[in-house]
Amino acid sequence: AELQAYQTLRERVMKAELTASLGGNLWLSSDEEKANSILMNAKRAEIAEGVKNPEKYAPAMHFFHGRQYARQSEVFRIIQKMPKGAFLHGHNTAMVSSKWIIQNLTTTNNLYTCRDINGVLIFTYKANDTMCHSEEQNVCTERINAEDRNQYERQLEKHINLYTAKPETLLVDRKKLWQRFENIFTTVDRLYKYQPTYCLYHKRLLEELCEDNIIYAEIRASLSPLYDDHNRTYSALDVANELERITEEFKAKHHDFVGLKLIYAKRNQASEAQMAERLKTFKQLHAAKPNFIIGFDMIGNEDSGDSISKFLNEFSDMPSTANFFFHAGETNWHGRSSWNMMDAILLNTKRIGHAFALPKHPQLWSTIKKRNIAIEVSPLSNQVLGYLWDLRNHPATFMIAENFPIVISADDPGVWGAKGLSYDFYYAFMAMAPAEADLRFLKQLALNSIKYSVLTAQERRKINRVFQKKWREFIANMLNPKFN
Ligand SMILES: O=c1[nH]cnc2c1ncn2[C@@H]1O[C@H](CO)[C@@H](O)[C@H]1O
Repeated sequence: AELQAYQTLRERVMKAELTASLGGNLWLSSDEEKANSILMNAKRAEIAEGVKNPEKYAPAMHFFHGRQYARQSEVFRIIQKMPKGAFLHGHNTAMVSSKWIIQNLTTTNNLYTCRDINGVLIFTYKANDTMCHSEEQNVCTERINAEDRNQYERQLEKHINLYTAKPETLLVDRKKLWQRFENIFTTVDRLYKYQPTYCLYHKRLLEELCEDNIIYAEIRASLSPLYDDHNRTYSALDVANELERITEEFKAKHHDFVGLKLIYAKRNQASEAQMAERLKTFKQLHAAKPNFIIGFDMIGNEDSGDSISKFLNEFSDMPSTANFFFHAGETNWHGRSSWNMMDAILLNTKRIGHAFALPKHPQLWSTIKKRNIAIEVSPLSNQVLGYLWDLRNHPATFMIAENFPIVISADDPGVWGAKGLSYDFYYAFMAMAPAEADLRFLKQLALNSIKYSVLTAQERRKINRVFQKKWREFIANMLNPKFN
């Protein structure tokens, strides 16, 4: 009898934890329950297999080692088909698959490569580009002359993807890793600043979102000037207009796509005067397009960049209709850059990018919950950029257990061979959530992404309607034996 009481208590504790965790008190319909058992059978089988063969268990591996196994996973395939709602933390220039870029954006005959002063490969459309410190090579000619066209393209792709077969070597020097990461943006800078290429790139960006069952996105973009063949330069507002036009054209063809909005994102290394200038530009952009350019953020390595607190003056008079979406606490430090989370909150940020250091700052927890400040968690980004090795140790395990307002995002999926949100959702579900977490957890993540989006009442009605429809289809498909 004593043993039985012990067992009862045990079960009660476990159940209490699961109920208090993210998605724990979501109610499932009977069809959803049936779909849930299919999902959970796959999940349990995968975990059991992983315990036997940990060397093939993706959730406990670095993504570069694990992704081949993730792709074969039944759970992953279900997640791919699942409607995931909104993509809320991504950098436009790093969101499209590197492979697609090489195959589709480097085939025009006026494209060249060269090396810049640091030896970084640069794409350029200009003959005698002043950035070049080596001879320019015509990409088309090189491709034709290559013995193996695929091999040539794989070689090019290496310059815009962080992949390495030995990711452990990246962790030795995180500063160097960030340098490699930033070099990618240098490599593609001039390629994307050519207006026709910029447009093709962003069309593809929307397609990749749709292919991953995402219906809405808020992306970070710097809106740097573009150029074209007619000597026209595009101002930040012109660039925003291009993006808006591309989005509208896309929506006309994809009726279920709800939209795209922009967060104006600028480097976190600047003088106060430079930052004041950026805020001024932001305010003009926001005044011109209040429902499209919705907020401001700072980007770049937080540990080496300037802190939010350096710019308190500059950040002091945000228009009431605009929001901050600060990156903060993307660091392994306790103190130093992790205080950015405090400043982001004091400045009334709408959401926080990463907040990787959040468990270290108990004073911030209650405010985040009370004010519903969503944390944008990007598991694979944190792993690939070297903040941790094993995603089962991700600090968001704490946020999940405590049901913090979190969303899962993907940051820069194109740069590490992910696509959309599915890989990050898979790792969140398999590595970060409790083993017992089920469809409620995944559905709650999708619902959170919608809840913490910045939408008008009308847009909100549409996104709810589309999401519910897609969710019903997803469940019906799962229960249909032909689903595979
Ligand atoms: O995780 C991140 N934290 C901070 N900045 C980032 C992250 N991912 C990308 N970028 C920044 O976005 C720019 C491209 O638009 C990159 O130059 C990089 O600095």
